[in-house]
Amino acid sequence: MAPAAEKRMTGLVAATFTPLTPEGEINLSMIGPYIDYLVEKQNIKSIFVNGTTGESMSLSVAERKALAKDWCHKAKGKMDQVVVHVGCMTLRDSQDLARHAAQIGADGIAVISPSFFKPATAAALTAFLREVALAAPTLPFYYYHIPSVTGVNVPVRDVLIGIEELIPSFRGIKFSGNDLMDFGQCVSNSRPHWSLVYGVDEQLLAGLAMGANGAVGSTYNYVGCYFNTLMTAFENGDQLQARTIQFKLQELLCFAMKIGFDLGVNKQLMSDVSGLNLGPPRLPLIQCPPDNAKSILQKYHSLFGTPCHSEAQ
Ligand SMILES: CC(=O)N[C@@H]([C@@H](O)[C@H](O)[C@H](O)CO)[C@@H](O)CC(=O)C(=O)O
Repeated sequence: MAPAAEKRMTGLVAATFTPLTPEGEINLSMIGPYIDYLVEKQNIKSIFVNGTTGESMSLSVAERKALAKDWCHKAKGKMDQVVVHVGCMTLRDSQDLARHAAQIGADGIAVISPSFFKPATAAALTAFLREVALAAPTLPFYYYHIPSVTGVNVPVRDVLIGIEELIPSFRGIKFSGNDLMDFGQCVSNSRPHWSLVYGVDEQLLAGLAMGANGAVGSTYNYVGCYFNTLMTAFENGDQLQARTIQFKLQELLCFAMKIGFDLGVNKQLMSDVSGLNLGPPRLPLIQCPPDNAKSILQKYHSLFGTPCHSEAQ
C-alpha cells in the first residue's frame, strides 16, 4: 500500500523538451522561463523530464543529472510534480540516475526498456526494472512503455503480473503505445494506488475512455490549456467538446506528418509557440527547415487561435 501523502502521476503532464544552445550544449538558463511558461500560459502543473521528448538517449549521464537537478529545483513551489526518466541502455547508468533522482527530490522515476539488447520476456524486463527501482526504493516507480521507439513489444499486462512483490515502489505505467486492448487490460488489472497515464496525445480521448488516470505527452507543452479543457469536458460527459479539441490536434499532427514530423519539428513548434528559444535537437536529429516551421506554426494558429493562453486561467 502506498503512503497516504504520496503523490501519484495524474492529470495532464508535459514531457519537456531539453533546451540546448545553438552549439548543442544543454542550456540550463532556459529551464526557469520554461517552467513559468508552462504554469502561467498552459496551466501545466506536472512535468516528465529527460524522457523521449527530452532526448534523454542522446544525453550523457552527467548532462541528465544536471538537467534533472535544475528541473526539480526550479519547479519547487511552482509545480505539483516532477517525474524523472532514468532509463538507459545500461543497468548501472539507470541505477546511478535513479539514486540521483532520489537525492535531488524528484517526485517519481520512470524507466524505459533497454532497446539495443532487448528483454525477450516480461520476466527479463521486470528483472531489469526491479534492479533500477531498488536503487531508489523511496520513489514511486513507473514503467515507461513506448514500443514505437524501443521495439520492445512485451505486453504490459504481463509485466504487471506479481509486480508489486518484485518492486514494492511500483506505482504504475506510462503507456505510450497504440494497443488499447493491452492498455485496457492494464486498467482492468490495476490497483487503486497505481496510476496509468496515456502517452499518445493524438488519441488521448480513447485512452481516457479506457480508464487512463492522466496523460503525458510532448504536445501538452503547447496545447496544454486546450487539453485541460478536453479532460474536463470528458469528465463532464461533454463528448462533443472533447472530440472537437482532440480532432484539432489530430489535424495539426496530420498536417505536420505530411511535411515530416519528428522531434526536431516538434521542438521548433514549441519554441515558436512559446517564444522560448529551446535550440536545435541533438544529432542525429536535425533542425526543422524554416519554411516547414513557418507553415506548421500557421496551421497551429489557424486551429488553436492566438494565443492559446486565454483558456489557461
Ligand atoms: C513517440 C513519442 O515521442 N511519443 C510522445 C507523444 O507525446 C508524441 O510526441 C505525440 O503523441 C505526437 O505523436 C510521448 O509519448 C513521449 C513522452 O511522453 C516522453 O517524452 O517521454
